Amino acid sequence: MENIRFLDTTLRDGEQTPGVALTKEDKLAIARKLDELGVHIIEAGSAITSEGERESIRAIAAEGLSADICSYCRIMQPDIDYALACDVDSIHLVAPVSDLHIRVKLKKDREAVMQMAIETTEYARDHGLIVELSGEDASRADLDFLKSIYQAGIEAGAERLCFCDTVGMLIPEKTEAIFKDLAASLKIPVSIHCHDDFGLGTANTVAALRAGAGEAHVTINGIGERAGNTSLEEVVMILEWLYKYDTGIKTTELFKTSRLVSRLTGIPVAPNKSLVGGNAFSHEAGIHVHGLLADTSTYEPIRPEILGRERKIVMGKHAGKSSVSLAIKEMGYDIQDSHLNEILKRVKELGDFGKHVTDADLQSIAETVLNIQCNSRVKLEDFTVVSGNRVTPTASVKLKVDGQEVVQAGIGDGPVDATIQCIKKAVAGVGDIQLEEYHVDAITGGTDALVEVLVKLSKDGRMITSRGTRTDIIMASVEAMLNGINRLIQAESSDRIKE
Ligand SMILES: CC(=O)SCCNC(=O)CCNC(=O)[C@H](O)C(C)(C)COP(=O)(O)OP(=O)(O)OC[C@H]1O[C@@H](n2cnc3c(N)ncnc32)[C@H](O)[C@@H]1OP(=O)(O)O
Ligand SMILES: CC(=O)C(=O)O
Repeated sequence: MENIRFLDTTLRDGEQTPGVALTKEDKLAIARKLDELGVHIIEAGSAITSEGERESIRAIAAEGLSADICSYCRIMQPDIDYALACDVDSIHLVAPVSDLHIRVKLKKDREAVMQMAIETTEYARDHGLIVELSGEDASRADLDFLKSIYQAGIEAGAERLCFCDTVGMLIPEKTEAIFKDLAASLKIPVSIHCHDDFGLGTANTVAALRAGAGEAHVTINGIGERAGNTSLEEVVMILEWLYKYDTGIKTTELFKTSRLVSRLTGIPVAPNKSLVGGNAFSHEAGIHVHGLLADTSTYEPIRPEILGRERKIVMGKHAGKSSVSLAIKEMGYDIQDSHLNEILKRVKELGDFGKHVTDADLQSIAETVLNIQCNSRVKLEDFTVVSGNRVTPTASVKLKVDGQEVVQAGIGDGPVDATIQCIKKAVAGVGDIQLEEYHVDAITGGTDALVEVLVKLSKDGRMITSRGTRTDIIMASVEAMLNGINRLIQAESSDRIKE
């Protein structure tokens, strides 16, 4: 493997994920981050799609990024004219190559497609564009026809070629054989563009790169049409760590990029997604935490910092003494073995009831067992929320903070958001408390279900999770927030006392 390049298509194929539509500002933010990561080519969109899409592509092309900015085009002159109007560096010029696509979709024959591919390649080259000529549905195409279209493309001026496994039908062995054949037959290396319909996108991409592909088409978090595309983070980390190949990608920015794309597209990352999933560096099992304390490589293939992440130890029914003792010590308490056994027993009891064990739960258990008093500095007096289809959700909250009454009102994206904004404003005097995560679960079915709200709050680098459980989602949110805020400020005071 040498000189591997990455074409990131988060902004084109990734945006084709059903339900995703990015604004110009969203696309610019993602493009800047991809450039910071060090991807070589950013496929910024399909210029033919709409005026808004063209404005976004134009804005990205005008950013002066190091990456080559590319637009998807069909083998049609209007698509190329629109790409030219966006001032892109290159086009991903896509010719359907399987007989299925040629006959059923285009209602043409191989000769016509060959002619269209040649003419549009020449047209784009004559207008100063770099052309990546791509075979759509190449994995179901006749390989000889595919090679002849690539050859004609090279003669017409294409500088890059691409093989699309459009509906994810490749397997690694077949990929390897095809790419060895292409490498032996063509003067320039072919790129690989895979879809994940059978979960083989990454495996096929890596197989192609090892067999001579020069460029991988990828997306952040593997988003894309249907089951998605090959994910950038997986290919990069596999090449770096399992094949010892230096990709040049800034891996410490991968996690932040993943979260940025998830937030802007509204597509959550599965907790168990490799490398960037919420649980990829979280540990609950006592045997694992015990091992990690001796050497993190016992239960982690790489250090989380390599991806710009942190390790998380989670409490629950699988916890052991090592993890409980670590968490309690981090909370600033000194404990003896007898206390530790009792705390662990209570943690497991909570777990057996099917409960998440939050930091606040653990702290409260520890305080009970160690017989420590916890005084809530922030107490709820009352709150009011107004919401409906014709009003802006508005909330007012009255709290007692260190015995002083504080009243705040505010608006939000919904009643819960409005209430949380008020609480944050009301406690601003005790410090800058950030809401990092908010999850809600209905514990029982029905509209009168018990609702569990889990929040993750941070203050000055310290993070805490807490829970509120009520039948009313707003009350559960208020409870989780106030519980967490009190625990955070109490943990800070314990630190001060220790110092
Ligand atoms: C595998 C992939 O990811 S391909 C990329 C998919 N991306 C997109 O579809 C981008 C967004 N698409 C759009 O905005 C619209 O579909 C447009 C503007 C491209 C076309 O819109 P319309 O003119 O209304 O056509 P429509 O969407 O109904 O059909 C697609 C047309 O493109 C043709 N076509 C499809 N792929 C190609 C191709 N690679 N080269 C040439 N023509 C193509 C189809 O045969 C069809 O032609 P027809 O209208 O003459 O039958
Ligand atoms: C072009 C493209 O995105 C595909 O064939 O999957």
